[in-house]
Amino acid sequence: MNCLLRLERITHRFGKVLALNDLDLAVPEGEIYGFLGRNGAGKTTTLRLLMGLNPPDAGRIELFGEQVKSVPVRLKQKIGFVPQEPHFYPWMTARQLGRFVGEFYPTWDAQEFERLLRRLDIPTDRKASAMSGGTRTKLSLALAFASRPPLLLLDEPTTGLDPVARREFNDQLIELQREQGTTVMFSSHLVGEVEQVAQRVGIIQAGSTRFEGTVRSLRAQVRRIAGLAQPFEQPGWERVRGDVYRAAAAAWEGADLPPGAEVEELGLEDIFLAFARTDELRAA
Ligand SMILES: Nc1ncnc2c1ncn2[C@@H]1O[C@H](COP(=O)(O)OP(=O)(O)OP(=O)(O)O)[C@@H](O)[C@H]1O
Repeated sequence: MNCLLRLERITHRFGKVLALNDLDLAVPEGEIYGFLGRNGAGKTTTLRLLMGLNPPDAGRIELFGEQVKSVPVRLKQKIGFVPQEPHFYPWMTARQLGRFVGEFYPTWDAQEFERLLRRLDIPTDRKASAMSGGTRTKLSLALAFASRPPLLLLDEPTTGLDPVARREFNDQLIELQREQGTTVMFSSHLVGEVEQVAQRVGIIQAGSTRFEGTVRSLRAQVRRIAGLAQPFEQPGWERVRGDVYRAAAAAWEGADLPPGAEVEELGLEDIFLAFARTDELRAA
């Protein structure tokens, strides 16, 4: 697996808050990587680190095959970013914003930007202040893809969009990613959308990676006990019935299945809940 980005044992503190705690992740080239975590798990801190805004306290960053302590400007120019809430100069139109942003990127493709505006149905001469939230988010995507970045980071880009606009945005992201062959890291706390867009997921919890792999391999590893032929009392398997999440998490921990157990696959949402529940139990 050829990875465009690798983080190893990254630690980042804000004063006493340990935001990233030995975080490891690897993003394969040319794929969409879903970066999934609850509020406060450390997603934004990780993405800001990749934008060169939060240099890590410890750990190793490998980006585009280079090992760096923090991300220098020449590498930042190869990274596109779509934030949670785009901030544009409100008096600028989409076209003016294109000219403005284009100045920062040596690889800016003005023709591609015009094509993206048409493709995403963004009015070229309307001021940003008069655009809907959905249009502003699409404009952010057009601005990011117009510099043809090899790596695109999106930080919970669909927050605030209704389900139709969210689906439309994600479909357009998938199409553009395929056209340009971009490597994408897409952060979200919405399991359904990560399942829709990503081939590979990283689940981050309290600043550490809890799981990383394909959606398929995650499903194969974490299962729910649907039925049991006989009672089963062993560590990690207390209350198999009536407490699905503890059972699912026990399956994840690699425990052998009890004799006669019937298993069923879980959706990504249940797996995510299972991880959250197990970690709460461990912390209690
Ligand atoms: N500037 C800061 N000062 C102090 N603590 C911070 C700062 N930024 C983030 N944190 C803390 O670091 C941890 C990780 O926050 P982060 O914003 O990276 O999480 P997140 O996964 O992006 O959450 P969300 O989904 O809510 O955006 C949290 O405990 C947060 O309170």
